[in-house]
Amino acid sequence: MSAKIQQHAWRARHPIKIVNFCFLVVFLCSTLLTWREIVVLQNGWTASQKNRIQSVAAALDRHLQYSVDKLQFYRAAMQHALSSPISTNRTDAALAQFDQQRQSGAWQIRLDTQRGLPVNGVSDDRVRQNPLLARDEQRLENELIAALEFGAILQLADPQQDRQRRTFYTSRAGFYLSSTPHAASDDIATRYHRLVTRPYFHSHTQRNNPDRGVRWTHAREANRQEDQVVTASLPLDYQNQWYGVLAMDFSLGTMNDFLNQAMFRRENGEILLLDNQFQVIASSAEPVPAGSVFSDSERERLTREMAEHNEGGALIDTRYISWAKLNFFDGVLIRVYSLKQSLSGEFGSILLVLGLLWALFSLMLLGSWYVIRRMVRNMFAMQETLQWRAWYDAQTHLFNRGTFLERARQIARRCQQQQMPLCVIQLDLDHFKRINDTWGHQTGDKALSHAASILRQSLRGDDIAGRVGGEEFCIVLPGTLLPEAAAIAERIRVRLNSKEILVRQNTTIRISASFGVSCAVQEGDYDFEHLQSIADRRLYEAKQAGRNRVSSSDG
Ligand SMILES: Nc1nc2c(ncn2[C@@H]2O[C@H](COP(=O)(O)OP(=O)(O)OP(=O)(O)O)[C@@H](O)[C@H]2O)c(=O)[nH]1
Repeated sequence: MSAKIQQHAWRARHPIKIVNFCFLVVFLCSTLLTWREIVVLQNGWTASQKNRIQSVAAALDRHLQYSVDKLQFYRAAMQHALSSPISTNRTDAALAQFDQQRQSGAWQIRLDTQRGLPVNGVSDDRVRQNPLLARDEQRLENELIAALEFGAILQLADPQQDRQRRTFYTSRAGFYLSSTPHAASDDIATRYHRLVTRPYFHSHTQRNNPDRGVRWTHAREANRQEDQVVTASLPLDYQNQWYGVLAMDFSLGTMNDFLNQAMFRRENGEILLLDNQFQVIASSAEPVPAGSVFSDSERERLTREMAEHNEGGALIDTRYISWAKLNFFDGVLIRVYSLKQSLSGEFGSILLVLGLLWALFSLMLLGSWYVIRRMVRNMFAMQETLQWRAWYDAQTHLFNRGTFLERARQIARRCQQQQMPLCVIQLDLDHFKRINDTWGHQTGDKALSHAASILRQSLRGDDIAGRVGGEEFCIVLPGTLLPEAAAIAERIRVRLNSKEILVRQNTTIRISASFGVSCAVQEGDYDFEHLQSIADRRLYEAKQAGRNRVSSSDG
């Protein structure tokens, strides 16, 4: 009996598991889908980051290339002037002027006050003090004339358009020429000293620049504001001799402006120009961050990544760094995007909407899962109740007549097949009508429930009992012989009769029943209906004999 109920309960639980499984699958699919969307979105975002930095790098490269081209043009002009020096009254006058002044601490000569820029120089002594400098008399005059000629060209340059702050030539022979001329009274010696001690100048020794190409330098430690520049420089060589350096200074302000203009309006993040030591040279942000914006470990990681790719991106802690190396600058352009910035931008808004949609969908899914689960559970509880009602008698909780007869027949068949004894006990409560009439139907019902509970307690594992009439019950006892069955019936009779039922306050009654017992072995027949009719006949005999007794034989 309990096995059946358990099996039924499992059937009831099984659909709940299916419901749980289905909802779990839907939840996982929606989560997976949202996650995929975020990944696609993120890929799109990182691609756009890389594209942005590449386009800025390309623009900066174009700009730098223009400056490099100009420097090369100036070098070609100087080399041409060195190869075929001109000699005019004015050049002769300028050289004579130089000869007069060369021993003085500082001097300035020019071809013409209207045309050409002045050449500024220091004394022979000063030149001798610096091992990088040399005033070779063989080359000196030609170089001075070439420099004066170059001054005429340089005067025509438009520094506004070129973005360079100034273009200049620093000679190893103790003089210089600049696109931003100054008066002769200014401190020429100090200026020249600064020019030849800056990193750009050193970078063009034979050892530092064996391929004699362009060098980009940044005077990071420069104390003076005007020395905070990025310098593009090119050595001037002629007939295997290093004459000096042609250079262009770009103020950091100009570089900052360039990067700032490269940013779209309302665009988050910042673009930084870093040197090869990862030190910030220029930035689109105000104020420009000083020094390095990366820790040592971050720098190491970026160096590793940049060694493999010229452009790319990497998520470093909470910052996304996209980079593009520059073709004409020994450094890298990077775009820094913090997590906060990315979340406050378009990407963050879409991400937020996606997250909210996922949360909303998950909540709705959870709600519908709860409702459907309850519905399924209720449905199965109802089905279980209906099933129970179809099998059992609601009042006594014993099998109802139909179920009992079906089960009893099955047991009888099984006993016959297995050659097992089988007994049937038929019992009927005595004078039940009187109980109803005297104490009312409720008391009658109570008496029925009481009798049924005693029956249930008296049964063994394989025995079954059912209510087969109003106050009539039947018990089937497989594997039981007649004397044993009669003893069981007697035990039930005694129990029934010995217990008092409370019908009113201070009033109890006792009930009794009459029993008829039949046995398949005695009758030589396993037909249940036949055995029941014999037990019924004996029950009638017990009633006739005075009730409250067991009859297990005829007559
Ligand atoms: N309270 C109650 N009474 C029932 C129920 N089913 C049948 N009865 C009553 O049981 C009584 C049976 O009466 P009888 O068949 O005359 O038998 P009896 O009064 O027990 O007399 P004997 O069987 O001869 O001892 C009837 O009055 C039925 O109405 C029930 O479910 N509840």
